[in-house]
Amino acid sequence: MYRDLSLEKFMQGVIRRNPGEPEFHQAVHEVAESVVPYVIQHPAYREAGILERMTEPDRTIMFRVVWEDDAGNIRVNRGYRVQFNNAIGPYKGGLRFHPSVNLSILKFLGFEQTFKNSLTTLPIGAGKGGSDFDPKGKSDREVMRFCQAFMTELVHYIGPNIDVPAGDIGVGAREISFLFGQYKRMAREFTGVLTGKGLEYGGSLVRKEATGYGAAFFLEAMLHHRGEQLEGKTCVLSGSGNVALHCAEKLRQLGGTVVTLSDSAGFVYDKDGIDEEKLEYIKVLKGERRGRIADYAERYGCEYHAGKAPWGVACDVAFPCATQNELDQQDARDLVANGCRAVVEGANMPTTVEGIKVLTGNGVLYAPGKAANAGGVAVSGLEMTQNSMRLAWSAEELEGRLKAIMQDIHGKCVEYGSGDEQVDYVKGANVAGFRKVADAMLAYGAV
Ligand SMILES: NC(=O)C1=CN([C@@H]2O[C@H](COP(=O)(O)OP(=O)(O)OC[C@H]3O[C@@H](n4cnc5c(N)ncnc54)[C@H](OP(=O)(O)O)[C@@H]3O)[C@@H](O)[C@H]2O)C=CC1
Ligand SMILES: O=C(O)CCC(=O)C(=O)O
Repeated sequence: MYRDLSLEKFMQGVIRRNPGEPEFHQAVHEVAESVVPYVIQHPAYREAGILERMTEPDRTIMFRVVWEDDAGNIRVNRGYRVQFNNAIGPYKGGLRFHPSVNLSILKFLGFEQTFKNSLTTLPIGAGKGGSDFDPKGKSDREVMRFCQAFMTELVHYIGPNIDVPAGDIGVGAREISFLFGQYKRMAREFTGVLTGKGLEYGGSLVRKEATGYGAAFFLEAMLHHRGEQLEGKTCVLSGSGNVALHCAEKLRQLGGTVVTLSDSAGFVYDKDGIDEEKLEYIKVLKGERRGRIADYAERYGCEYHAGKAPWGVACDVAFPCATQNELDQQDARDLVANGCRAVVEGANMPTTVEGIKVLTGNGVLYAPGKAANAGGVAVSGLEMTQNSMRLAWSAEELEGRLKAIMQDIHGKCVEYGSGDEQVDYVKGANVAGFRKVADAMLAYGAV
């Protein structure tokens, strides 16, 4: 049946079965470009239709979320959980609360998560979920009521050995606390059903830092592989959320200079570098006061560019850490023209297909999100381990494990992505991530 597998035919099938889902098509195409040739060389995968099975979620759950706002109005949102693949462990992946959330976006994220979680070496499957609810501009009590209503339905589908959600865009410590509280109430058990929990109730040290720190460690590994150092490098970052701020923090600790951060309204350019004190200011500004990055420019007297992304700023390394498709072909050309030598994705699929071609075609080192931002879910996996053992590791232990996992992922990218010239990190991450899941699925037989 699958003997005549080709990239073109495979993608035609994916597009036919998933109409109107451009982000999902994009994510699958990026993987299929490197994995289809590998599958063709390995008939066991081809004959068992493994790639076709991996592009179909195990199940997709959609539900109504009804909650009451502070003015007493009844509000209705849509909730989702895409349980993508549990071949190597319980479904695992974040929840995103953002008005743009739809099935295409959650399926692309769940699909990416399959490969990412496999790369971590931990026993975690893949899922993603969320809602088109927008926490921006809502009071804490409104967010609480929404989270409780959301969990009232989700509770039926998750569990510590079934599906373990976590945060993503719009879901941070506040939301995870409300969600966990409601799960505990409804399930009548205290169990590690979410990760990114508060330290007082089963959370792990280093989880909140892990995605950003991990991306910085990944850059360090890429540079070391080429005999270069991170010290002295100028770094341009987008975003000012969980990933961007902790990535900036670790880059600074490793000797880099971070000169930009952004939000959906614009970016700040601080030529002097964003130091520790300034980072603390932004953590409070964004995480507690829920303010805008423009306030930073006012406070520190630096440039603010409304409505723009930071990719025109000269740098050695760029870290897109905000959202999907935020770095396009022209942005990639600007980065190349200004001397950028590496792009490391803190966000999921932030670079467009055309953007990636410009970067790799010009010899820029390009680390895809499924490898570079895997540190977050890796420490989530370690949070699950600690919950199961009912103990808590130290920050040193966890940061050491995180660094080792990122170095291991880098090693796998080199192993599977080495070509004639520089390492093809896309191919390396895709093929290495595919193999483990595919072998588990083969072992289970055709079900
Ligand atoms: N949290 C985690 O552990 C992990 C996250 N990721 C990925 O990293 C990225 C960022 O997530 P995270 O930091 O957790 O999310 P946060 O909600 O903490 O921060 C998101 C940041 O991105 C900005 N942003 C969101 N949407 C847009 C947009 N459409 N255009 C421009 N800027 C935008 C936000 O600005 P504003 O405040 O204006 O909305 C904010 O600064 C996402 O792609 C996520 O999937 C990947 C691995 C793990
Ligand atoms: O920690 C997790 O489970 C989720 C992390 C996540 O959503 C991601 O890696 O994109």
